[in-house]
Amino acid sequence: MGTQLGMPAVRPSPSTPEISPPEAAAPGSGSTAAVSALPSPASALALSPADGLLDRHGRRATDMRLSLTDKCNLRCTYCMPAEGLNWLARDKVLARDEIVRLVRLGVDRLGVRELRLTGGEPLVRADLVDIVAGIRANHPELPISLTTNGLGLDKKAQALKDAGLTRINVSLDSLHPDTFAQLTRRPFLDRVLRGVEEAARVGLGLVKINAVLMRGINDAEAPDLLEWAVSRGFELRFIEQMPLDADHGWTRDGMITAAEMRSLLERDFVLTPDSRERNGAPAQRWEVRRHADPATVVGTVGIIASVTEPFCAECVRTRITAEGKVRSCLFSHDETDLLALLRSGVDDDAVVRRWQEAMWGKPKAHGMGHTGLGDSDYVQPERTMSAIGG
Ligand SMILES: Nc1nc2c(ncn2[C@@H]2O[C@H](COP(=O)(O)OP(=O)(O)OP(=O)(O)O)[C@@H](O)[C@H]2O)c(=O)[nH]1
Ligand SMILES: C[S@@+](CC[C@H](N)C(=O)[O-])C[C@H]1O[C@@H](n2cnc3c(N)ncnc32)[C@H](O)[C@@H]1O
Ligand code: SF4
Ligand code: SF4
Repeated sequence: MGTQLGMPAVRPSPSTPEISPPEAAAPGSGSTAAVSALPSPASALALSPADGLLDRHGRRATDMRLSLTDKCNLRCTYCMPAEGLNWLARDKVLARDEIVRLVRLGVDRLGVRELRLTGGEPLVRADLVDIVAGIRANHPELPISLTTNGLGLDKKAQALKDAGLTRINVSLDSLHPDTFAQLTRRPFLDRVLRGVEEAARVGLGLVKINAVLMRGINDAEAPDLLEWAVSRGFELRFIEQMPLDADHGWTRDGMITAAEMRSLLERDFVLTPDSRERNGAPAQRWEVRRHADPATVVGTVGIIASVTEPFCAECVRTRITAEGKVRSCLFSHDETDLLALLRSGVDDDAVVRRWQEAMWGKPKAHGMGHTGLGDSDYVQPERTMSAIGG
């Protein structure tokens, strides 16, 4: 990875003697010692503009994940309650121009190098194409990707491509209509498949497919999903279920682990580690070969093992919710309101400063001082995945 804005490579912390050196957990290392004392406000004040979105553990966020809405037209069991949530009023959600400004500050002032638009379901926003076009006008080279459930994508894919969207990830947990409906509580499999095909046709590729594997529901389908994806040139990623559901139904023993995923896939395929740099990405990639033809790589599969093989030590993400709040970690319990600041009429410097301070306080891992989703001291955030922005 190169650097931007003349920033130095990641260094431990701003030069404040009271700050301890970086101590992020090694990936897959399980629990680690608790974080030492939180920095005083004076420590965060030592940040300079060139520090970008540096945190007190020595990581610098360059990957901005922006939620466009909390609304969704599916009700995936691992994400939303059946009855939906109390949707935010329109004036509580970032408007197009506010989004464009935040991205501009992230990219031009804070070293953001890639942008993901997510939700809720971003395609339910009527001004989505206009948002993408507004961002693209300021940043001709920025990779802009979208994570979506694919509903309505068949009608919007071309316009999104024309507006400057780079790539798309579509969530699809099953190719069986009944299983799809059981997981999403909606009978819309055909519509999602139409969306995926259209995204590929218009060139919103490499299309990636996200599948959360749920025990006894779609886990046995894993090899068939992979066969479907590789035969179409899509990159499938299997995701470990995380404790972010509204129903608090997650259990450590109930989830399908990355190790189980690999052994499920070995029924039909040989997996070997992909040698490409991971660069802080959640997915660990594997090359895929069929048993029948072990000499030929037919595609790549990703495994996103947030629970059993966490990657927090390499985390490069900063999140903004649909209400314009910074969440330094997916599992944070703190949020920093940038929208109120934007609407109070402050200048760019003040917004940049607040964003930096929010990221400086990023927890070490999983919203706390060590990795361990589901550990006795893990506290599930109040927001569900859809309301955070997955
Ligand atoms: N623990 C953890 N999991 C994450 C984080 N970001 C994404 N994920 C998981 O990764 C899944 C896929 O996220 P995507 O929105 O497709 O993004 P991505 O994998 O970063 O995307 P690409 O850059 O296209 O590979 C999400 O559903 C989450 O389960 C994160 O910051 N922390
Ligand atoms: C919250 S959704 C938002 C974007 C869009 N609605 C979609 O489904 O792609 C983003 C991703 O989060 C994943 N996700 C939701 N809840 C999850 C959970 N509890 N554990 C792991 N991944 C989850 C979904 O599978 C999806 O790939
Ligand atoms: S995972 Fe995406 S599509 Fe499913 S309920 Fe959550 S926000 Fe909606
Ligand atoms: S759980 Fe938090 S620290 Fe870990 S990878 Fe996700 S956002 Fe980063």
